Amino acid sequence: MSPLEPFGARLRRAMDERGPLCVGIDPHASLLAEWGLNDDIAGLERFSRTVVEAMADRVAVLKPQSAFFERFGSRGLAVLETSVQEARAAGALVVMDAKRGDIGSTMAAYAEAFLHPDAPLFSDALTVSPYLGYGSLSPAVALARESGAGLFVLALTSNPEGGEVQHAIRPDGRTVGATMLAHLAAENAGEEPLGSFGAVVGATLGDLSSYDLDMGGPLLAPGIGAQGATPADLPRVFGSAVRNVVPNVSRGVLRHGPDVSALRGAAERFATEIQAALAGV
Ligand SMILES: O=C(O)c1cc(=O)[nH]c(=O)n1[C@@H]1O[C@H](COP(=O)(O)O)[C@@H](O)[C@H]1O
Repeated sequence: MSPLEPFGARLRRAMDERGPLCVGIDPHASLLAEWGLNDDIAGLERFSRTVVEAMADRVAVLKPQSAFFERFGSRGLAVLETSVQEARAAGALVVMDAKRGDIGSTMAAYAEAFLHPDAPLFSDALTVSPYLGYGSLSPAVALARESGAGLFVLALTSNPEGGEVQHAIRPDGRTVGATMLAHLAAENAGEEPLGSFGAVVGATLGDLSSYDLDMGGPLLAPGIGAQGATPADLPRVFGSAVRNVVPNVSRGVLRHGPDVSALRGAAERFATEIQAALAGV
């Protein structure tokens, strides 16, 4: 395997060159309908192709949500493969949002599916769930290191239900979410300019000053737009870690399609607001 430059370094450069915005590729059935497309494989293909065409040459990161493709079975996965490959060829980094989490050899197989350079769905990074225990992710950590890919570990998710697990206090007094961030800080130790092992931390969560978000890696921040957070919330939520934040917007951009220039306009408005919010930090 000839490894890529580590994901963290590639991401930092892309954020510097293109700004930090991550646009989601989330082909909800309702969005397909709003775009005048059928809820079928042709509609899925047109939707994804349009988002890639509109965004991949300008945003730092595209994040396809695997579930919306898996819904269509093997033909949906074929569309996902093409979307990932075309987005990467056009210069975007692809974070595969599949939220995988398993144990041992099964986790290793999930890692092979998304993080091995020869895999049809190879992506620059993968979202993973650590709730079978952080150590269960070690096959994915190892393969990501080998291939130059990255991970985004669900630490403090944007949904209100996440708190019952992630804010739970462990016997050592730390919350479960803080424990995940500490594991990631250890993975990223010494990595410059940015580690490859990121956390998912919702932009919807309000004041997170009790958490140490400076863990040396990127922070994927979903929740802007449809879930109610705004770019102006970012400095308050993330404090000094805000320069490592990759803010994700999915429906907030996608609802402007199918017109390519309208999609680009919406993404530019978010990018400008993000830039303004970060300017004073
Ligand atoms: O891992 C994710 O991307 C994710 C984590 C999280 O805590 N919350 C969250 O909304 N997401 C994803 O981020 C996207 C948010 O979409 P919008 O709410 O439409 O902007 C969806 O693809 C979600 O699955």
